[in-house]
Amino acid sequence: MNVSIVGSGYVGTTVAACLADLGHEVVTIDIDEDIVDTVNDGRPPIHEPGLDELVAEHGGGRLRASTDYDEILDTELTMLALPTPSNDDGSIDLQFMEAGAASVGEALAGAENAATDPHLVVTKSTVVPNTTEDRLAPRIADAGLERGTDFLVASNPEFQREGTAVADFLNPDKLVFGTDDDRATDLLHDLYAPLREAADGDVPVVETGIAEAEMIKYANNTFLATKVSLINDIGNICKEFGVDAYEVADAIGLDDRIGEQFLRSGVGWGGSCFPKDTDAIIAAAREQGYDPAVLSAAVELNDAQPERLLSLLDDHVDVSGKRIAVLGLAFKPGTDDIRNTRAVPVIEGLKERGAEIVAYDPVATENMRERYPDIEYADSAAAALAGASGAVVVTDWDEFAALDTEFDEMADPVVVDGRRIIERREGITYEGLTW
Ligand SMILES: NC(=O)C1=CN([C@@H]2O[C@H](COP(=O)(O)OP(=O)(O)OC[C@H]3O[C@@H](n4cnc5c(N)ncnc54)[C@H](O)[C@@H]3O)[C@@H](O)[C@H]2O)C=CC1
Ligand SMILES: O=C(O)[C@H]1O[C@H](OP(=O)(O)OP(=O)(O)OC[C@H]2O[C@@H](n3ccc(=O)[nH]c3=O)[C@H](O)[C@@H]2O)[C@H](O)[C@@H](O)[C@@H]1O
Repeated sequence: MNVSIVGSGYVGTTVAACLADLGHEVVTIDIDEDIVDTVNDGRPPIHEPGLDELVAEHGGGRLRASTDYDEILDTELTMLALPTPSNDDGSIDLQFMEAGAASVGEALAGAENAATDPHLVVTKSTVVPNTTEDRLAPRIADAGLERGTDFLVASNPEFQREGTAVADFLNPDKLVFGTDDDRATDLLHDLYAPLREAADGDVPVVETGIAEAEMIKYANNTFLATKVSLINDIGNICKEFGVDAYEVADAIGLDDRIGEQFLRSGVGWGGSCFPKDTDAIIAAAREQGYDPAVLSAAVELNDAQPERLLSLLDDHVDVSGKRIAVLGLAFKPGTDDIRNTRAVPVIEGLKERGAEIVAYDPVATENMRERYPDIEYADSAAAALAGASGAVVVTDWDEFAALDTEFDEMADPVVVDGRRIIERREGITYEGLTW
């Protein structure tokens, strides 16, 4: 199939490269010329394991990039993989989606065969229920197009994670096709047929309505975020009783109804999606007159975990004027992404306390340096620990598990672990956040 994807960021580029690898002809459309040049040169615009190889193999060939929306005219369907950030009040900001939908409509309106060949426009981005219906389809139609004749719309949310995006896309737990027209459903089946054939096991397809598909994405993300907040709540209780929350989590995870994943308690969830998506669906629900109590509590608990980490440090060290090491800056291991990382509230809390911060991360240092140019950055965990009067662990990078004699170089070996990655050992004062 010939496919176009508007937005060549984390999702757009990963999906495009994987679809090209599965045999489709794919073009991404982005307003950023540097991104377009990078993809055409065979390099990915983002850091994601496995993506380099795919873009190197297909970039400039079955995978092309362009700034020209007219490229969609040679394709059967267009996915919108544009940003859906938050407004100041947490509600979803749809300006990029509406601009992209309008540009797609204008391009289609210029096509000679537009009236005879309905073009499918698929919402890939995460948007609150009814966005495709109420906000995007009308923008496409604004160009003088008729829905059903000139274009169709659908929702096909994406569940990939950063750090494992390629593997997640190629072997998804499910595909969700939200449509209101059999022609749209058929096109989505054609698009994913090679993926389902190549996948390791059966990939279930959920055929549903457009708004249901949009809501499934929020239910998925907020359920997982709330699961982590719940295990953090349970973990905080465990800590009060001197009980090991990880032993408790391992045991309850054996119950199939609970499941073993997303039970790692600690300093909380961050990233580009859990925080913004939770805020967006809470805001959207409130606009409808419903206040989601559990989701609000999940956010509140998540916001409080970094301060709990710091108060454990306070129990052992008066950090004012002291050198304190922050180990890990990325929102999770395997990425240089610092969007909504828990490291930010931790750094803020240390600054408020007057600590001298020395931070270390294997890949996210440069991103954090842009945000906090005034703190010290070490080249290794060992260098960060040397002379420090305390250390906090924010990201569970594997290399932190191997730290050992490096702690002997600390001025005062107090370690507060927000991710259970450091082994308790002789010679250090160790506090786990929930164990
Ligand atoms: N990052 C992730 O792992 C996941 C993200 N999502 C959702 O996917 C959507 C996209 O997220 P990301 O890929 O992370 O965003 P991103 O910010 O990495 O990429 C968006 C791209 O769109 C481009 N763009 C902006 N306006 C444009 C326009 N009018 N026309 C053409 N291009 C334009 C930007 O230059 C950028 O390259 C969001 O709704 C997000 O919630 C869903 C699943 C996973
Ligand atoms: O919509 C999205 O963008 C994506 O959001 C998450 O993916 P991602 O944010 O990349 O990373 P996760 O692995 O889900 O981790 C999110 C946060 O939760 C934290 N977490 C996760 C699991 C856990 O047990 N404990 C825990 O604290 C991580 O440290 C991280 O800060 C979802 O897992 C994806 O399915 C979804 O597509």
